[in-house]
Amino acid sequence: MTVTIRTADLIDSVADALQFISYYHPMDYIRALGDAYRAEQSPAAKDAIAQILTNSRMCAEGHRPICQDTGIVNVFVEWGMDCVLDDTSRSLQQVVDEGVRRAYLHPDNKLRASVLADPAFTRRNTKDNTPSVLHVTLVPGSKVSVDVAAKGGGSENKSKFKMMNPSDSIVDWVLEMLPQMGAGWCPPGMLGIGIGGTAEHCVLLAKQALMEPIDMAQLKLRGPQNDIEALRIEIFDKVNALGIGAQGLGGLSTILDVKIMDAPCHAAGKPVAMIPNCAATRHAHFTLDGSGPSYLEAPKLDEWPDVNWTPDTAAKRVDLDTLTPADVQGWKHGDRLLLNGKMLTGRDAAHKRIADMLAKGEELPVSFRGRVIYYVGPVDPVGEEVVGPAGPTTATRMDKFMRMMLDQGLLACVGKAERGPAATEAIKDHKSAYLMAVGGAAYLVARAIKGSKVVGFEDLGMEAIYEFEVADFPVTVAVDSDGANVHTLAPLVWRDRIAKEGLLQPA
Ligand SMILES: O=C(O)C[C@H](O)C(=O)O
Repeated sequence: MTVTIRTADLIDSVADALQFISYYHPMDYIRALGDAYRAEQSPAAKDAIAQILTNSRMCAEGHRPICQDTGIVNVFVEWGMDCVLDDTSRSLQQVVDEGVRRAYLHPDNKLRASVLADPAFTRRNTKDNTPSVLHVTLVPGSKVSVDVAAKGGGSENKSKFKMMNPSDSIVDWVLEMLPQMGAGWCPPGMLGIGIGGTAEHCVLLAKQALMEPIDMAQLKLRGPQNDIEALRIEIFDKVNALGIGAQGLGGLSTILDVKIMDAPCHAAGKPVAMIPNCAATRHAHFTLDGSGPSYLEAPKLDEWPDVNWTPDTAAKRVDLDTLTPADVQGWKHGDRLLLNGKMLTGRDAAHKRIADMLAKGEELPVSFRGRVIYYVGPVDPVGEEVVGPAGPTTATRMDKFMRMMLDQGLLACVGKAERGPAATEAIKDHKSAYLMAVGGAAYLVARAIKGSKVVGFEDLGMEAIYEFEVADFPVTVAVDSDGANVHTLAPLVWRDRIAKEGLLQPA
């Protein structure tokens, strides 16, 4: 019997799911992160997890995005072959994208448009976050089953793929990749691993694996029942033993689960792909059977762990409006600071344009002399907000511009994740500093932003240069003026402690 699926129902369901996942973490993630918080012994990592948990609850209450990066939409559809759409004038891609458009332009909870067309050249923002990345499989049956995810750019950037030789070790490869992935993927999160198939199939399996719920604690409790489950546990324990920790600050929880999907492959090889999912884990599942749209049920707020992060009262207050090079040189790696006053913003597109303008001898729209820059692309404000969620973006991508910006007189910068050797060297040479805010705590962090105006490159949208006025904006000194780098030092300390003291996340 043919089942008619109304196009309007599919659009409504996609839009509802995307709004839902923008502010509700999946409860399996919150439970696992709560366990990780209780087990964590590294103070810096515990503080980062506390910020992520507090932020998550605030977003659930306020219906605002858990991260300023509201992702690129991935949709997996299993279309039952008894089903037909009532309106055949649009492709399924167009119908799904209409749901994406409605979700991202929702006036009460506007999400960030992060998708750029013409990626190799003009990189034009499509302004409504379309198109989505759609995968469709035809299956027997009379239902349409949909997985919707909004995947953050920082974690997607750390995806890895290798055509292995049949005898190569998957565990060795994962352990080689993890330290190279740094903290830009905002751990603690999940690893999705695809094994087998062909090159493109393997990567798809890794992404699909991330749609599964976190159940490592249950798996460990009952014990593995097949080789894949044993491999998941082995990778989970060995990755966490690396000591990378939340936000790369050193600690016990780097990953909360490992999900593996496999498919038969050619005798000549063993394709392997790995895609991490960040702290802003966002995915939901719904089915349509012709009876109407599917709306997801809100979780109960009392299911969040009772963690209420507040700024560290022992942290040093910094006045950005009177900041001097001597002040910056007084900061030591690991110091907690609360920033007050005005700072500029800028991320990938602004840095590229600054470099192009300087090369042509053109005057910049704003002077960076004596200023601090925050690497961020905020969500637009709604209602009374000054700015929407505005957590840090990955500073590592700005490494290639670090010396150029310091030559402009920049005093310090704020972002997330590690800095590479060249940027660390430039920071040391200029007696500057790199400060780290927590990725995945964007709504919480935005509470510290009291004023916001665009001061340059307005056409770049969220990538424009803003001037933020902040009050007690929480950061940690991640690279100090001597070049001491927290992201290099701390994981080594925790790897050692885990090995010597047998510490491990208890999942
Ligand atoms: O785009 C952003 O705001 C952040 C990005 O997801 C990142 O993690 O670097």
